[in-house]
Amino acid sequence: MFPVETHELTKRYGGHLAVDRVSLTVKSGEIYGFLGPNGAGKTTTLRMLLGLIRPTSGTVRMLGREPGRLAEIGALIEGPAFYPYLSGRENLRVLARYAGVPARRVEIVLEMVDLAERGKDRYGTYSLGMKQRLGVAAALLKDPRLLILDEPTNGLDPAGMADMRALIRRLGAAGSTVVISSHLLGEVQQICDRVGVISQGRLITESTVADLRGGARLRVVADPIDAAAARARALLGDDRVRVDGAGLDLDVSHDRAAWINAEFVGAGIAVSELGVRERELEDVFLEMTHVG
Ligand SMILES: Nc1ncnc2c1ncn2[C@@H]1O[C@H](COP(=O)(O)OP(=O)(O)OP(=O)(O)O)[C@@H](O)[C@H]1O
Repeated sequence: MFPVETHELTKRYGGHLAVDRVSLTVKSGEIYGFLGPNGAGKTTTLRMLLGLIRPTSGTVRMLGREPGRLAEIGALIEGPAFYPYLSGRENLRVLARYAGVPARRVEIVLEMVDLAERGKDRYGTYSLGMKQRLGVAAALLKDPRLLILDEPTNGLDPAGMADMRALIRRLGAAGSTVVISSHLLGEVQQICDRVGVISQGRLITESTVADLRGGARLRVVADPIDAAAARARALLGDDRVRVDGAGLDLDVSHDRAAWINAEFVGAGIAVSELGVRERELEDVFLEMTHVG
């Protein structure tokens, strides 16, 4: 059983298809990034996962069950409503009481989100990053196995983002399954095990960050470049060699670098640079979500 499983999940608003036959799977214990540009359908999908809106068609299984108000699932979606004149701690206590959670759990979650020191301060005085972390604390009150966070870093400054990233990593390390949505690739690249990429309502791909990048490639700067390209094509095949300026991009594992070097030198080609070149997720993402 997977913590999250959807099959052909679809949501239509009038004539507009906001989510189009999305089938995704989140595995136990992973941090899953749900990635896509604004308006791609992330929030709509997450709302269906949580049972906040009904799918037009398709199915959702959350921890093996129908979506709904499950105690094992914590969520931060569209900013929680806190009272500005109450402290962070008092706000959590109100929520804890409603949820039937003992007050001592409030102290634990404040600690988890690094707000224990500021728990006595009014919510209204919190920075956006602190507000978001308090939102995560609220989602953690029931000690959920699965946490769903909609754009948890949205609007945060770099320090606030780093704090949120650290928090999500800690949650992942503690064994929680976490789904975060984001339109920021850098964020997802740094903390997620796997990603699902959504564009215009459709899930374009689902894979590990490493696979999405297509693995590392070798970058070789050699002279003469034409001879180097010909040699590389003979060794690797045409489709694994690309000439880029004074260098070659070779679609070959980096542990073959010494072999390539020896082959080039043997053929009288001077190699002045040999290194690993990683494709940035950003490039991959732009390629995939490019509309045209
Ligand atoms: N209640 C609604 N009624 C009509 N259209 C809606 C409704 N909610 C969302 N949409 C539309 O569905 C599409 C997907 O919206 P959604 O909010 O899920 O995207 P998103 O990926 O979460 O983007 P963002 O990051 O901007 O929130 C958008 O075109 C949006 O305008």
